[in-house]
Amino acid sequence: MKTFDELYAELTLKVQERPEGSGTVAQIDAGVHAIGKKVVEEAAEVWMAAEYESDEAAAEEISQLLYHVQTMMIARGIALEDVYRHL
Ligand SMILES: N=c1c2ncn([C@@H]3O[C@H](COP(=O)(O)OP(=O)(O)OP(=O)(O)O)[C@@H](O)[C@H]3O)c2ncn1[C@@H]1O[C@H](COP(=O)(O)O)[C@@H](O)[C@H]1O
Repeated sequence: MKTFDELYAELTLKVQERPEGSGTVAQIDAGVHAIGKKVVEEAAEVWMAAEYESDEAAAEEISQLLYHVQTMMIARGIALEDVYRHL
């Protein structure tokens, strides 16, 4: 189990170190346009799971959306504080 902040730190490190086989590195390399498509896709899956699936399935889709939002933040160089400032 990890928190939102812990995942962001993990992904930031991955992008710096670029380990072989990292899906995150591949996503960042694919760029903002490709990541944007994943964000929209996962948001739709969250919506469908929340309407028609179990709490567990919805929670899993939400975790995937949070992951892709974080890859977008890292691709754009947006820090957690840049987002939290608006909450
Ligand atoms: N939390 C996640 C995470 N959530 C979602 N995803 C990615 O998002 C995809 C969404 O899953 P779907 O079921 O919608 O799959 P899909 O549409 O068939 O997937 P694709 O064919 O598009 O990959 C997954 O296949 C993963 O590629 C994630 N990829 C990585 N992480 C975590 O990020 C960290 C770094 O991962 P790596 O960079 O891969 O080492 C690790 O802690 C991972 O657990």
